[in-house]
Amino acid sequence: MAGVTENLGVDISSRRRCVWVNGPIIVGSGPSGLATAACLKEKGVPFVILERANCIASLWQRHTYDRLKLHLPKQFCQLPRLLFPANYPEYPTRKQFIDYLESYAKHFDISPRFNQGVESARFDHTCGLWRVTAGGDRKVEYIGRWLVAATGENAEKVVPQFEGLAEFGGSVSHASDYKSGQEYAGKRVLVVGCGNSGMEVSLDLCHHNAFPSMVVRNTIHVLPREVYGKSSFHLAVLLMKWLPLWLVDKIMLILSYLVLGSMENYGLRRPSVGPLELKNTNGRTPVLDIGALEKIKTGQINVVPGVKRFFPGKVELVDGQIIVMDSVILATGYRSNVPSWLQANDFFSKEGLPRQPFPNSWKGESGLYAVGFTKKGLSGASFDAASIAEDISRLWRDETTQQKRLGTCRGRCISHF
Ligand SMILES: Cc1cc2nc3c(=O)[nH]c(=O)nc-3n(C[C@H](O)[C@H](O)[C@H](O)COP(=O)(O)OP(=O)(O)OC[C@H]3O[C@@H](n4cnc5c(N)ncnc54)[C@H](O)[C@@H]3O)c2cc1C
Ligand SMILES: NC(=O)C1=CN([C@@H]2O[C@H](COP(=O)(O)OP(=O)(O)OC[C@H]3O[C@@H](n4cnc5c(N)ncnc54)[C@H](OP(=O)(O)O)[C@@H]3O)[C@@H](O)[C@H]2O)C=CC1
Ligand SMILES: O=C(O)C(=O)Cc1c[nH]c2ccccc12
Repeated sequence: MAGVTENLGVDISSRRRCVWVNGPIIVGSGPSGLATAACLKEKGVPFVILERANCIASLWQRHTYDRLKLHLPKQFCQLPRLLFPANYPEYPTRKQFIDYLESYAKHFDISPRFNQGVESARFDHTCGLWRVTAGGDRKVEYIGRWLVAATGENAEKVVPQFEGLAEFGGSVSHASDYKSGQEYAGKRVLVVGCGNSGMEVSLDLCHHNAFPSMVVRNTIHVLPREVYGKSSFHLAVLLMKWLPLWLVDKIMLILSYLVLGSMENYGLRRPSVGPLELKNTNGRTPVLDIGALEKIKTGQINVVPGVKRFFPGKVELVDGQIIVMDSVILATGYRSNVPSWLQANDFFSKEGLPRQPFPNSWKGESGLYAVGFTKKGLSGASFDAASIAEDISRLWRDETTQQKRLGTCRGRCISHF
């Protein structure tokens, strides 16, 4: 079930190789692409996965730090059709999650094409096919009936521009390149951003005897990862079966107060909208605290307001304070890169997320699909993957039956290009 026919055509103008794909072209081999591929495999549908990196799950393998653990319990993070090994802890480590993904790919015999960064994908209305250009110096054009965007909500780092940062002089990096606090021992580090990355990087810096100051410019929800030994995420999921969202939010906030105490005294103000409602409407993930709040309370993490500008070796904050710093870590988040490669398409917004919210965000027009853009983490990706495979397998079977009946193969048409 190779699913591809190589060299069927060569585009004379650019001399790029054309590859016919008898099934969907999946862009990205993170958890979303792998989950979709596994569901398709199970249904006997061939596919090709194009991956820009030289490994699967590059976000997890290359851009996460050593001490990272999943922050949702394992049952919310496993992919369809293959459970985590039974001996995995409640919150698997980064290494365990990567091992699981590697064995997942092996189990379903999924072999992505590596170093195939997709630069452009467009629907050719003349022949009703997707034309996807990928690769580095030697471009390849993949042509097929269906396109699955699986490049993720975290495809590119967000790097805000700050006045004077170029003259700062100390090390400046993004949280996606942070591995451990070891190299920061004894250093004053400005961590810009207080999402889960900013909080966990600041905590890790404390563990390595660095002195983090964390920039909090806005309101923020912090929930304990666990309430009296039970995952607060799991608790919220259970409560949502019976209670309206606003009431679940109220309960979560009361429980947070009981477990964490008031945050206001430490420079952390809560938004007026509840944590789950904010996640649903705006995609902002609440911080699931694994110890940073305690370090904030003891002053080991110094909470500071927004950044005004940088000077050599210093930062000026919006309240006028100027503080000396050795290093800056930008924990300023990520964005989708779909708008940079998907041509002329209004299924995705200019931010690169489907305009339709969950659960209707997985299917577009003309054979376009999106997996893992639900703002619902890995469980959202698993949902999309199953829906997409179901839909494509039905269409693929119809098309294959029709081709057999007519004795034609759509792939042949590309030799005319
Ligand atoms: C630090 C961190 C921790 C997280 N922890 C959790 C958690 O505990 N639980 C949870 O549910 N979610 C978590 N998330 C959310 C996260 O989005 C998912 O875990 C998951 O990685 C999403 O999978 P994905 O395949 O959609 O995207 P990704 O994992 O980002 O994979 C996308 C793949 O597409 C490739 N790609 C991108 N652009 C192109 C292109 N143009 N051409 C070809 N390939 C391309 C990338 O190289 C990458 O391999 C976390 C996110 C981060 C950043
Ligand atoms: N253990 C785990 O499982 C972990 C999971 N994650 C997940 O990874 C994803 C990404 O998280 P994260 O990397 O934290 O990104 P987020 O987008 O969640 O957070 C970005 C942070 O940067 C701040 N920020 C952005 N620009 C500026 C600026 N110019 N000045 C000051 N602050 C700024 C934002 O503030 P503002 O709100 O004001 O815009 C926000 O606090 C999330 O889904 C998260 O849950 C991350 C780490 C660990
Ligand atoms: O870790 C993430 O970013 C996730 O998106 C996982 C997630 C999905 N729904 C949530 C609600 C509260 C906290 C995390 C998540």
